[in-house]
Amino acid sequence: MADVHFLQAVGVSKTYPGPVSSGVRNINLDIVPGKITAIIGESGSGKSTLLRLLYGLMSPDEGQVLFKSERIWGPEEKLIPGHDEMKMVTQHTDDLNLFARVWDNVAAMLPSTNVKFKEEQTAAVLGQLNMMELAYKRVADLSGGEKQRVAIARAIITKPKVLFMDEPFNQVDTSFREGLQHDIRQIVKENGITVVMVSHDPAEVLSMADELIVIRNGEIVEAGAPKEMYQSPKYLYTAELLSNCNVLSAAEAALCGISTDKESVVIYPEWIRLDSLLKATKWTVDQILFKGFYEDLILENSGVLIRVVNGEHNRFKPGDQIGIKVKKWLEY
Ligand SMILES: Nc1ncnc2c1ncn2[C@@H]1O[C@H](COP(=O)(O)OP(=O)(O)OP(=O)(O)O)[C@@H](O)[C@H]1O
Repeated sequence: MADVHFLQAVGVSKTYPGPVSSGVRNINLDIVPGKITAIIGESGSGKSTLLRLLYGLMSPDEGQVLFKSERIWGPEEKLIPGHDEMKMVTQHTDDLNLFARVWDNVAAMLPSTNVKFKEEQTAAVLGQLNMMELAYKRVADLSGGEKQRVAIARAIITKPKVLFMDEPFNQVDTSFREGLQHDIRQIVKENGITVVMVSHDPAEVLSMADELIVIRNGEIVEAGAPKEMYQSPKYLYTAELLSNCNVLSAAEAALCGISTDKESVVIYPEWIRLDSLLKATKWTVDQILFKGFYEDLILENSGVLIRVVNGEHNRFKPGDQIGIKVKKWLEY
């Protein structure tokens, strides 16, 4: 929790009308200024609803959202919904001017009439996001991922106090994605922008976020630093959100040499050591999934399948018998 309240939700609930309980319930959180906070949760858990409540696009049924101790106004109280010191980028890019150039779309976000200042700022943001080669293209001619990058540049140039990002990179090529994530991290740190983001991509949240908030069925169940949460998630739900992990019953875990009285055992694929010489139980290589610089081996034993990361290509082939040693596991 932050010492000084910056952006805060106090007992916030929002229920949508309908037979099934949906929305968010009793949310209490303190967003740490200058940090990147990522909200993660399964589909329909309430991530976007929470972002919309924090930005003021929606009013809570109960509780309050406060920004620097002042209540955030809801859409019925403001002509233009959303807090003036905040910006939101979503996977939709509807507010771009399709027939104007990228440069003009970005520059238009600055209210200043000082032409030189506008030019300098626009060039700086497009440069920082490696987008100068797109500057003179019409937005209508851009790909979906390029449009998302323009939307991000438009938000960043205004230097908002808080930037909300709801799946902002989902159409951006993998090749650009990592660079873009790094650039955004750099820019927000340099400008002291606080980011609250929602993403389905574990690699993205783990590499970008300083803080993680886990939401399930509209409630916050866990919060903390990415590294610690990845290493020891409080819930199986969190482990499954953060890793493509092996989830085994106690009986299945016994095949890996693990004895437990708990219901489930979680083993991350990188926690399993492979050794053809090990005298441990033999597993059979069922499939080899090529992943580029590493491969995933799917191993089988008595009808149970587990996924293991292997960094040494061509070491094993389907049908090989190998021993495994589990270095670490989690019990739930
Ligand atoms: N306008 C609405 N009217 C009725 N129900 C809604 C509305 N918006 C969202 N919901 C419901 O509220 C729940 C939470 O939705 P929300 O979009 O916040 O989830 P999410 O975690 O962002 O999901 P996803 O990851 O799939 O985008 C879902 O069950 C959804 O169907």
